[in-house]
Amino acid sequence: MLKLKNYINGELVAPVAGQYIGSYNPAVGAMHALLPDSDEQDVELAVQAALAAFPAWAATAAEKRGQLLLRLADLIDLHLNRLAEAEATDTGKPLSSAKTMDIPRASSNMRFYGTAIQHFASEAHYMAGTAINYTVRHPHGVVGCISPWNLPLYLFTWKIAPALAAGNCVVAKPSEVTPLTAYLLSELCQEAGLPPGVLNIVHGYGHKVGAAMVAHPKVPVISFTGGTKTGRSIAATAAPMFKKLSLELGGKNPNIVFADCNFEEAVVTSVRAAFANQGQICLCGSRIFVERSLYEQFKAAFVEKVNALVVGDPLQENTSQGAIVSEEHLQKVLSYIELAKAEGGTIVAGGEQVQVKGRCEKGWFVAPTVIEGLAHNCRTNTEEIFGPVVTLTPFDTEEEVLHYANCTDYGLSATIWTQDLTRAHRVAHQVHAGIIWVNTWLLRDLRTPFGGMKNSGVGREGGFEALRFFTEPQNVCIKL
Ligand SMILES: NC(=O)C1=CN([C@@H]2O[C@H](COP(=O)(O)OP(=O)(O)OC[C@H]3O[C@@H](n4cnc5c(N)ncnc54)[C@H](O)[C@@H]3O)[C@@H](O)[C@H]2O)C=CC1
Ligand SMILES: O=C(O)/C=C/C=C(\O)C(=O)O
Repeated sequence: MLKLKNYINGELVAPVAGQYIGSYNPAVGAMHALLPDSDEQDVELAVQAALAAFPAWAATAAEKRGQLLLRLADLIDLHLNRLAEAEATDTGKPLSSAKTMDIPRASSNMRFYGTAIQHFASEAHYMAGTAINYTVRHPHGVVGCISPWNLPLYLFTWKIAPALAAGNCVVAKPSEVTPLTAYLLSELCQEAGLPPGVLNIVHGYGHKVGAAMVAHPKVPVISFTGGTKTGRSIAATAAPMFKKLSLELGGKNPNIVFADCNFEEAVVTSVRAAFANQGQICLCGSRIFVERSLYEQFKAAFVEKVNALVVGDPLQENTSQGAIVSEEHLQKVLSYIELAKAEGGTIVAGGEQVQVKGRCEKGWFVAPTVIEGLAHNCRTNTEEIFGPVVTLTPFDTEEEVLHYANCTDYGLSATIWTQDLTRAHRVAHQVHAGIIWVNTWLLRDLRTPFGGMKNSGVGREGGFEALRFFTEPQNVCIKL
């Protein structure tokens, strides 16, 4: 069985304690690899390697650092098939999604920040006749990047690329649930000639490796994507140490459909927004609010399309819905479907576990599920399920739907469907969310600020925001 290693100081090494964790293929419900069950000893080695590498990496010209990221982007593209197969095996997502979404985005992240760093300029402020200020942005030193299982290489690279481009050395921890592509990336880092210690990848549990990174006094910056509960515990450790934090957390995103929408586009994209990656994206539109005059027509078309989604073997071309990432997560998703029924909801599509025939008969699959008849403020409609479950709710007025949209503790993203531009602006500005899409969903421009309000996070990633996060500004004021 494949035995993964940590990547520390440029070498692939076994964990100090010699312990391993099983990694499962959720589509077949069986173990397919072992990953290091690392602990604080491995984190210490990684931090020491990163500290040693930092002075030379920080002194390396931005152009040279950028070139190394561009080389990594090329290598990711070159190994697209192998990486996509690994991602599909680890997550249970359709191979076609891994090939067209996850892995291409990973190379885009590298390419984007390999280039962006060349354009990241210092600010200067002139005080007429008195002084000139210029602001230098220094890398922090060693930064910690902790990423989740839903979009493994996509989100891992989304963090490490700006951190490295800005001149930091990185200790990174992929999710223990989906470690494979980060491991393969460490091999590509060796091939690309990344200097030893610049990037270190420590595999293992969050409560051991992640917690040790967050508590480490020589890691002053943490970038985290994952559940809100975990984000809260990271913040509790980091706050008294005055660490700089970027937290990208959960979402319970409203998808607001007005009667004047482009109907066909609204239906097709709402299905994608609800069920892409089996609903396991923090941006998924998991609460659909439809203007009452359109409600029945929308419901019929939506349910028809949902019933046509193919739940099946991730390796088959026609599969649109793969497996749920783990047995534990499957149970969580199923428990929310039961909760929805107990809260008075009616299942209008799906609503149960699916047994896929053949190779995947022991896999963890859930039918894409649509529920109606729930109160806007019940638990099903306010807690993050993070699975293929969506609710439908009618509304009568703009004021009412804004109340529904804003009634959760989350504030990550929202989509608004209307042909009325004035209404689109008006509603967009009143929804409490960091990312608003009008007549689209998950249309990403990597230059834009990405992140959430309220319990969806702290800070923003993307574009120059991430380069600002991963640098410490220092102002120099010169009297004229
Ligand atoms: N991107 C998102 O918004 C994600 C949201 N979630 C939500 O969170 C729920 C729980 O999923 P989990 O897999 O448990 O996510 P999680 O938040 O525990 O995992 C994310 C990452 O944090 C690490 N981690 C866990 N505990 C840590 C700690 N104490 N200190 C530092 N790092 C730690 C994990 O090992 C993983 O690398 C999901 O059901 C879903 O609702 C989960 C994954 C991604
Ligand atoms: O940057 C993106 O395009 C998507 C990010 C998605 C997440 O952060 C998530 O699902 O956790």
